[in-house]
Amino acid sequence: TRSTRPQRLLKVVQKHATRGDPQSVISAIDHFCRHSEWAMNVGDEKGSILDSVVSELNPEKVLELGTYCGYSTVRIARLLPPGARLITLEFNADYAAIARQVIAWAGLEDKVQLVEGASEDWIPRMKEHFGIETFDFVFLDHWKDRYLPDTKLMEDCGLLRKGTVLLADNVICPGVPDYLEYVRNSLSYKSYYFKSHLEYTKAEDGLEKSVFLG
Ligand SMILES: CCNc1ncnc2c1ncn2[C@@H]1O[C@H](/C=C/CNC(=O)c2cc(-c3ccc(F)cc3)cc(O)c2O)[C@@H](O)[C@H]1O
Ligand SMILES: [Mg+2]
Repeated sequence: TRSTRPQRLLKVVQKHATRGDPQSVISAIDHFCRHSEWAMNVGDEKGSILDSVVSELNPEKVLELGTYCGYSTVRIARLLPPGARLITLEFNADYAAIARQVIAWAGLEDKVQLVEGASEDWIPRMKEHFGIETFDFVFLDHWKDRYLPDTKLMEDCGLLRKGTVLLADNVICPGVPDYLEYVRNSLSYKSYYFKSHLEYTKAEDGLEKSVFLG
């Protein structure tokens, strides 16, 4: 039977990227998705904005919702200081298996904990299972109708502290209207829109950076 797109993406990484070189993994995926098969990675243009937000914040504890093939996991983890930890949640077993191999090829497995499971099941267990009190940075890139409920769940679980940064992908395309309305109108957030383009296309998209005010 025909391979899946994530399987073909992993093959491209293993063929064209250098083991232990995260930038070569990122470049291999971007080239494949721009010239061969589009895939829903945050991509190079929005990825540069993600890089600048992470570099400026220098977070110790990071949560990613929706690993997919691990492209943004690699982008974030490559910038983290020694001792920093990234927990990424992915509930599709096939995607999780691909992502583990992409993350390993980049040589970043020591900084990344990929948890195979649903965000709503694991967000409430961050304290007792991972010893995480609060996160410094959260990247939201999973099902778009889950950004808002999961943000409220993180608030209720006390996982956000004064200054925690939420960065949400796809706030224009496919769009997350309920989430945007919430973070832009809530007195608990200061929100900024970074205009960009949908990965590998000319369509408008953007990232929303929301700082939790406590
Ligand atoms: C149930 C909620 N909890 C979850 N917990 C853990 N993992 C989850 C969860 N939801 C979804 N996931 C995983 O996250 C990933 C889902 C991502 C959804 N993303 C999109 O739909 C998306 C879609 C587009 C897009 C844009 C324009 C188009 F024409 C077509 C597609 C672009 C993007 O950048 C996207 O991120 C998958 O790997 C899925 O298995
Ligand atoms: Mg996305």
